[in-house]
Amino acid sequence: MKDIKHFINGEYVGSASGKTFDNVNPANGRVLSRVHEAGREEVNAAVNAARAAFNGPWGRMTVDQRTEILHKVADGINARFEEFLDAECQDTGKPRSLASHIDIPRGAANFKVFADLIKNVPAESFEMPTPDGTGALNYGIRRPKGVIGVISPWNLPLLLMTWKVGPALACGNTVVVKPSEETPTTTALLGEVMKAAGVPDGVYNVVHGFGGNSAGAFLTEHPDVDAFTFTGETGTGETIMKAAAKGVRQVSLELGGKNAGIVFADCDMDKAIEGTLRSVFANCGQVCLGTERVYVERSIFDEFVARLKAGAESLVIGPPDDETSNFGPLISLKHREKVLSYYQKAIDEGATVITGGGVPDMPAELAHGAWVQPTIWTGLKDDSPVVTEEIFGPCCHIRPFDSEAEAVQLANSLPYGLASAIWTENVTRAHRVAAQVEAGIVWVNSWFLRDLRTSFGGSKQSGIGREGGVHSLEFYTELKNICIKL
Ligand SMILES: NC(=O)c1ccc[n+]([C@@H]2O[C@H](COP(=O)([O-])OP(=O)(O)OC[C@H]3O[C@@H](n4cnc5c(N)ncnc54)[C@H](O)[C@@H]3O)[C@@H](O)[C@H]2O)c1
Ligand SMILES: O=C/C=C/C=C(\O)C(=O)O
Repeated sequence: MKDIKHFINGEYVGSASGKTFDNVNPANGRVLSRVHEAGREEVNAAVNAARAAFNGPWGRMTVDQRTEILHKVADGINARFEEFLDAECQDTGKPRSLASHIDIPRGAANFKVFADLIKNVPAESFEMPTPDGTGALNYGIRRPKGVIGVISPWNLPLLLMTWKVGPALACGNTVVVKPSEETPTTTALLGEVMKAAGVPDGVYNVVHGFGGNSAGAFLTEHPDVDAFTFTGETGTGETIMKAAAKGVRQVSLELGGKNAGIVFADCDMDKAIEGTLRSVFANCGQVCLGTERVYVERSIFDEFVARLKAGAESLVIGPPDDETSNFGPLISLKHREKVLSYYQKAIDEGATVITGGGVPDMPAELAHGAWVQPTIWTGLKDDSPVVTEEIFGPCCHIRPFDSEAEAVQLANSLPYGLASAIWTENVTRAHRVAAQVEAGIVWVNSWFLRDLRTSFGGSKQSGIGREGGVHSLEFYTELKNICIKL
């Protein structure tokens, strides 16, 4: 049985306590590996290593030297693409077709994009008049923040971890990463790629474990971490924000959502169905940007429901090593219990189950996997927990609306504000509605189209801050203004 160890100061090390936990393949319930659980001792060693590297070789490198190494990291991921793909699919159960097009390519892209950005981002400067007439020149310079705590979730493990580590390192910081306990492998494997690319020891550190009273909490409580970037549930974000407040550390929070799709009668129905199908069911519905509420203009409601039902029922449920599979399991049996509790709640509240609502029959070798049926409901009240709470599974509720104003009011009716998808061929309406929807990211006639130079983040209880492009600089650097009297 392979052990997954911490990566601290350029070496793989076990936990002093000897404590480990199982890493399980959610497609079949089999144990893949034993993962070392970090105690305060390992977290402290990782933070100390990151501090030493920050004050040492990495902090002294030029931007060109750093970016050259980060490009080598990206090349290293691509050179070991199949290893990363196998690891990600075994940890998550997600289809290879998905991970090979999204998760792993973005792992490399997240280093390339920010390495290129940091070399080309301009600094600000202002000339100012002074009473004595000689004037003064102001200019801004950016400096890395220091040691960044990175805490990442299990749904897109490599993508979401590197979405933080890429810009953090490009800006000259060092990191201590705590990946999800559900998906440790690709984060651990990246340590080998970092070392081979010439990243100095201590720049990239990984500690494994859980959240509360484990590695996650030990990291956020560590006084020598300068800032935290977190992706995960809103409740966890609140907890991390409280811990970061001690010592006044900044946080970047990418949190939960209950995203709305808005489908107008003037949409291109083929596009709307294809896009909504992906946004509801991709990654077994475990995408924060996904759609769990669909609002459809009444005149096309029946046709839309029928076509989305047909699309859901055409999904091929199966394990990653079945190349025809495009619908995998949930991340764990524990998460499946949560999702199935909402499936039951929908039935208890009298929903019309258009399709799904339970657990599919799977062959014996997959019987212990976290499988659920893709599910669509109609007929629930707007205040049903199924319609207002994040389920994070392959399901959506569809509701008709009669006016644009009603659709916008419904979309904005929850305390979340992460993402939305609007389907209309009326350009004026598209701009008008997109501007009114309370979300950090709004797609029109598309979903999950990602330009990494754009801002990314949630409003309301879906997050704090924006990452992506130059927006990442605001979090991963300290901006200093220097005023020179002329
Ligand atoms: N906004 C986004 O970009 C985005 C992206 C992906 C997932 N998410 C959200 O993430 C959630 C699913 O991921 P998850 O189940 O891994 O989330 P989670 O909050 O349970 O865990 C996320 C990470 O936080 C750690 N953690 C948990 N409690 C902690 C604590 N007290 N202190 C420190 N660390 C702690 C976990 O170990 C894990 O590594 C969903 O709510 C989803 O919406 C948001
Ligand atoms: O599950 C949430 C997906 C987040 C995706 C990104 O952060 C991204 O595309 O950069």
